[in-house]
Amino acid sequence: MDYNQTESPMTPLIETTHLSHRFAGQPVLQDINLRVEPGAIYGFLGPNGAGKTTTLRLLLGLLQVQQGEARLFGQDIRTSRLPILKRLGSLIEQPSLYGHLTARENLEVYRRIYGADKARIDAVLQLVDLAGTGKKKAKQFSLGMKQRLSIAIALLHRPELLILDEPTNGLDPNGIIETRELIRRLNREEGTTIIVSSHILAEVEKMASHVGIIHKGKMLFQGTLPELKHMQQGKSLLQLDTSDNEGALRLLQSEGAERKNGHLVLPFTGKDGVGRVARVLVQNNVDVYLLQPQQNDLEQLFIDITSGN
Ligand SMILES: Nc1ncnc2c1ncn2[C@@H]1O[C@H](COP(=O)(O)OP(=O)(O)OP(=O)(O)O)[C@@H](O)[C@H]1O
Repeated sequence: MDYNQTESPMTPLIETTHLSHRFAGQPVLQDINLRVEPGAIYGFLGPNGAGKTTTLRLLLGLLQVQQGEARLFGQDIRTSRLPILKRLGSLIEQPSLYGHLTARENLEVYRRIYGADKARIDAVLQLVDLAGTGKKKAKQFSLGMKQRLSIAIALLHRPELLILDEPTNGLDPNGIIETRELIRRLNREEGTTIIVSSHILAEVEKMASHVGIIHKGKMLFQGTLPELKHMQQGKSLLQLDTSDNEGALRLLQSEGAERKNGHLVLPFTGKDGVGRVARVLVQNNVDVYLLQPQQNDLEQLFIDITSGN
């Protein structure tokens, strides 16, 4: 009996516990507890240098785990690297594409290495929307097409889990949309669980079911996208401009008014709160020029979460 084999339908496909990592003594990951459930599109979000690539490299066994644990499919990457790798596909460093070969020929090369069946080539070409590229050589492909061909290669052996490191980096807006659509399609149609890193929240927001936010090697948030949005709602602000902002600040102190980025703001508590604020100001002869909920989008929340840490 292999006690390393602890998979059940509830087992997360990825689970790290207290994963930490140092480069030359410098901590770059601290106590990362990442959890990716089957069926998820997990957006692994963080500014440049946050530690995303390092985490993904540890998951793939490309870096040796120094501290903590990384389990995929319930198995420890240190002791079960090969069986784990057989079940996942990844795009972390660009695979070598053969520029003088077509998409199909490139796939044929890798199909032989992976031992996948021939019919799979047509299936992945369809999946990544490169079936119509015919005799066109890979070197003539746009960056987005090359990226999709790389993903097609990662899909040849029908992985249950796909690990993508910043797959839209360097792509033009069209390429970004195509890659995003592909990720969603794979998840929907093939049931592939996907972890995709990015430093752009707006992008993650458009495709992820779950989000992990990492900053300076620490996980600052992990949860579903609705949970993240809920957090953002709690942080909504009401922006205010009046004929006497100093006076308004004094009058609304009990409402939590403050100056933020040059604006007068206070916590947005709904319609009743707006009415109350307007009444207080007007009753004290302060003219109201502007009273509006700030478009405090997720991007702002991301900045809030990752600032001051
Ligand atoms: N091989 C290495 N040797 C030393 N330091 C490294 C090495 N690889 C990464 N680092 C450092 O570790 C930190 C995390 O880097 P990492 O590449 O994991 O971040 P990231 O979130 O993927 O950012 P990016 O999007 O810029 O790649 C950075 O400070 C980086 O300089």
